[in-house]
Amino acid sequence: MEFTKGHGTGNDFVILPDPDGALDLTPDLVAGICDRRRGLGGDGVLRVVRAAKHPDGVALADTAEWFMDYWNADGSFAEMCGNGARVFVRYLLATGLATATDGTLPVATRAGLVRARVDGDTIAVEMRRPRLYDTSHATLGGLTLPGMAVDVGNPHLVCALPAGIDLAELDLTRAPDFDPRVFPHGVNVEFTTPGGPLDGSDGHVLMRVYERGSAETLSCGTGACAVAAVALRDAARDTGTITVDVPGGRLTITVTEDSCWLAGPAALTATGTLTPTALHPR
Ligand SMILES: N[C@@H](CCC[C@H](N)C(=O)O)C(=O)O
Repeated sequence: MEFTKGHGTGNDFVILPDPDGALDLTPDLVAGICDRRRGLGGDGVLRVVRAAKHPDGVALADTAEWFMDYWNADGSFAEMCGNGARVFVRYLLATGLATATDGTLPVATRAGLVRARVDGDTIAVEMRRPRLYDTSHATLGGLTLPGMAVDVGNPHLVCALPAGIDLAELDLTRAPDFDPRVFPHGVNVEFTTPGGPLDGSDGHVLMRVYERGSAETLSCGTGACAVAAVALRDAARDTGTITVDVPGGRLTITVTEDSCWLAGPAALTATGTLTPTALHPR
């Protein structure tokens, strides 16, 4: 099985080319591949399959040639992965599987069509405008934090830390508890604290994330979009550009009237051959 490894601000993925959808990808196989000691290691898997050849992509096959079949590290599916989409596009361009027409490239995902724009090291993807839909809370250790539920195609809970709690000190080795009535399919939880003023940005936020299906990651693109939407709501603005710093780097989010652009670096780091039968069984 041929693979490529890549990351966007430290959110890392194993990319599996499977143009005709012939690969028998199972939750156990994905979990084995993403195992950081006994597999390749990754926050998730991006299977590269023609939209026409995947049941979840076929409806978009007229608009996008490629479908991003995203899986979390534990073998579960997610509707959307913002950093994954950026790395997916880097892969399509680097391998010549696609070219950007007028600098843009459409990609089919479970959350619908995303449009990518390429500018050197930076890849930006246009996704749906985040929708703030409920208040809820997360509990971490003994700490219960109020938060805002945000739909970015996948579910998020954005929790601002109160003064006196240091973002860097949070223990994210264990999953935060959340209300399953608000998030019946699980949730990605973002913890935030304000960043200092930045020129050319309407806001600056520092974020850490505990991802559904992948535990703490160094970055989450859809999570950063959720955080940006909450920051704009707090500033009584409808649109604007928010800089979100994550442990793996910097993301720039531009929320418009009807969409959301997520921009940042995306890199490919290795290629090789994987021996599925040698992976540790889950
Ligand atoms: N890291 C991703 C989000 C991946 C999916 C998430 N874990 C979920 O289950 O919804 C991103 O960059 O958006």
